[in-house]
Amino acid sequence: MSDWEDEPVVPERTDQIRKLRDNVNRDNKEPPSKSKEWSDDDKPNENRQGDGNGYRERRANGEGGGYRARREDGQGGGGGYRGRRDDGQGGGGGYRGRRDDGEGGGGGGGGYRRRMDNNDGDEEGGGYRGRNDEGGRGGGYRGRRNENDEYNRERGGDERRHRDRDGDGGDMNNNRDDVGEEGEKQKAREFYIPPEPTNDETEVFSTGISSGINFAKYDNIPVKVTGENVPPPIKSFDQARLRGSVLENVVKSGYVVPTPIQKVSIPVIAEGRDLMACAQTGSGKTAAFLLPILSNILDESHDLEIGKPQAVIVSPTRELAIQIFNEARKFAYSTYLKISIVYGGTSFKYQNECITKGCHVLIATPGRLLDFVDRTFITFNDTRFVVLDEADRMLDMGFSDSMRKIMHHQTMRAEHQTLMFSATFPEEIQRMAGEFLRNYVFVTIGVVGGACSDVQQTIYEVNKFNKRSKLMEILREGADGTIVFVETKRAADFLASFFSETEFPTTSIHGDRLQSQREQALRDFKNGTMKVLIATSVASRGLDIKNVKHVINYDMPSNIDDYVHRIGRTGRVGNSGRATSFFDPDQDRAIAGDLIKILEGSGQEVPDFLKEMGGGASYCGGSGFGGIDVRRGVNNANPVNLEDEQDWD
Ligand SMILES: Nc1ncnc2c1ncn2[C@@H]1O[C@H](COP(=O)(O)OP(=O)(O)OP(=O)(O)O)[C@@H](O)[C@H]1O
Repeated sequence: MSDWEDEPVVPERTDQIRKLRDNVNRDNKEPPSKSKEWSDDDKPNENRQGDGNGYRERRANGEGGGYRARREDGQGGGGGYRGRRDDGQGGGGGYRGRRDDGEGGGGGGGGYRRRMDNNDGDEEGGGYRGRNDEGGRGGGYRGRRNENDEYNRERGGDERRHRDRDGDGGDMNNNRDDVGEEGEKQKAREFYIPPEPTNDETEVFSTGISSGINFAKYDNIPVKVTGENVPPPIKSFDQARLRGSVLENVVKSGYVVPTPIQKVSIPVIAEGRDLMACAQTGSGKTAAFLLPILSNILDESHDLEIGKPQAVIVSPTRELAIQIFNEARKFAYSTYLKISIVYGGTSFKYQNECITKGCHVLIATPGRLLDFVDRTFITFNDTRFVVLDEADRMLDMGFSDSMRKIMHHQTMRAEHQTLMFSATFPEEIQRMAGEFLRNYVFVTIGVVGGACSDVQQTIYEVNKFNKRSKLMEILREGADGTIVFVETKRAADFLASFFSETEFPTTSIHGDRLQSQREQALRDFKNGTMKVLIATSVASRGLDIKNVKHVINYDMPSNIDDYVHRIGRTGRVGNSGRATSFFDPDQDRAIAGDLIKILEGSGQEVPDFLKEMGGGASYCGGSGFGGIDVRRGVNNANPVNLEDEQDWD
């Protein structure tokens, strides 16, 4: 159940927008109000209905913007701290009912609820859940609606809402109708067209983190490979048989030596094999699949047909999809390959225009992809590669039906390779591997589910009343490049607005922010305009941001996988990183055992208070997370020494 169930959300209407923009401009001219020492325990409802006090992010300009606490506009009677509607649009009031799914695409005011709705995950959560199994009216997705929407009318009205079952705000433009079946107000909407990606070579190649001093240690990571006739690993990119232009782009990216997952995966994919891979955070999985795919498409060029991508890469979250898109553009730089992306929270029409220019490689979030597929704008007739990235995360977010629908789609080309990447290998993923993959190679790099030892982990015992002052104390020692993870969107908004009033420029990312704001927040954090990023689990996986020096778990996550992924935002590709976690014995006792195992497994000190709590761990190293190949009759034995190719036979 979301913590935002009762949050007021208001229709977005142009006159309101105008009025509020005026207010935002006015707000910008005002000096920031003095910070108010709220306790962590402040009740959000009280705050929201407050008297206009509260916090305002300094750059409350609507874009990436800030937290508008002051509600002197008088609209909707809101006021005080307005966590979620931080876009400066629309007033308070309304009732959001059960639309706690982020931008989830459920039926109006009910029906749709994603499984992990309190975890924020990504608003795309739940994916295609047509089942009306959670007591909702309206079922999994709504039919066409909102044809008369003012927003659409302004644009000629041809962009009718169809539906949005992916939970990613995925209908035409994410401007869904505000009013649910009970007249409940829905969440914020926008007509979002993302900025054009750059073609400037320096910028294109500026993404990615330079490898750090511990990069060489990667070769000591235990690698296990199983399957029939596994192609031997490569030792260098020269052995990878990459197309000249792709190899050139690898060099321009500053890659000198492949990482272990790349050494193993590139030849496996190049040989036409299916792959199931589990590898630790920040170890270069993206290039591991992109390089052989792009090379292959260039090598065996097929005519490009509109709406028929030759490779489809599915990613659970929008930000991760954008990142993969940028990486693909980088490795395909100066080739004729067309790379496109479709993801929720943005204009469907705009994305459709992009893909009708043709795309060899399509990166997509599951729900939005299915939206295109169901409307037959995209088919898989020419699809030679399907990548399911972060497959376990997709599962957590309720995308298993979507994955199945994609993989078993009637248009799916019979001859295709499927590549699955997952940090963990739970039973359901094993089942899917058996279902989607054929005679696949199974690779694990490091301890499946284990933390990267390049991250120095510190655990403090802190109760909820002291967390904020402890955070302040830590930030005062150095705030640059800090991601602070919290469990709820409400907490993210609260902390972001609070710290925006301090000396630490702070922004936030979570599933209830508009897509434009999420992207702006990441841009601001990446370019250093904002030193601190407050995030929910939406940012826990896959994000590869330079200069993340410190990850702080203000709230411990409820499961250890999330912990590992969160701290994996730092200490990437051989760089050192630092993670600090606030452990509240009243809240976090259940995770103590798993945490101890993770700390021990990555060579970290276990604090005494945690040792005393101990016990009850479900985590048990590699096999506990399913780090073994479960297929019968498959050689399951030996770890592979990447330096010794003979072991591969
Ligand atoms: N061979 C290489 N040499 C140097 N840097 C590399 C190499 N391969 C990848 N990188 C860089 O390492 C960083 C992490 O890569 P990537 O995001 O693919 O990791 P990942 O395994 O997908 O991580 P996560 O599990 O967190 O999603 C990126 O910045 C990427 O540019």
